[in-house]
Amino acid sequence: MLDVVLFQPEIPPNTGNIIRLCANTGYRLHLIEPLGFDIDDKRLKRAGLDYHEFANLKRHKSYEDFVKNEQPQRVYAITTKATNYHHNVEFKAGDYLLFGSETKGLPESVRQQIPDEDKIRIPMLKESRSMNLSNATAVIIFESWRQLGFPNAV
Ligand SMILES: C[S@@+](CC[C@H](N)C(=O)[O-])C[C@H]1O[C@@H](n2cnc3c(N)ncnc32)[C@H](O)[C@@H]1O
Repeated sequence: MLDVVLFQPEIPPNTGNIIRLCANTGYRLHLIEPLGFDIDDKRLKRAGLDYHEFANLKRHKSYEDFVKNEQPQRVYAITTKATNYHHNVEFKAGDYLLFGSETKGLPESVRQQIPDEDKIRIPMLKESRSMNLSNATAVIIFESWRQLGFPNAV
């Protein structure tokens, strides 16, 4: 399985949807603090989450703490500031998929730690600025899960 990492997410329903999606697919979820909401926020719970869906969720105080705690071999930065398309990447179990916050995206200080070939974008029409965070996460989760052959899916 792969790991999803949300950098300082701000909007509870987006994180709620992503918690559910990770529980649906067996992906683990990491939240990099500070969060723009309390983890007990009603708006997050409104995604219809069950207690067990929080089981695969870890929080980290900063991006540096995340790297120290997880020691990831490969982190893909999912960013509109990339030139490679997501479907040209060969995802592998153990990869980490890093997404930026809803208003600020991924800061330059984080992007510069990731090689350009590991920065990927989802195609959009020229005049588009960005997709919704939870939609972008769903696209990347399902492309990577498809490439692995949908392990454990029924
Ligand atoms: C609403 S977007 C952030 C917009 C922010 N103003 C920016 O310029 O990055 C939230 C996150 O969704 C992901 N995202 C949205 N659309 C994307 C796309 N077309 N390609 C890659 N990532 C995308 C990125 O991880 C982004 O940081």
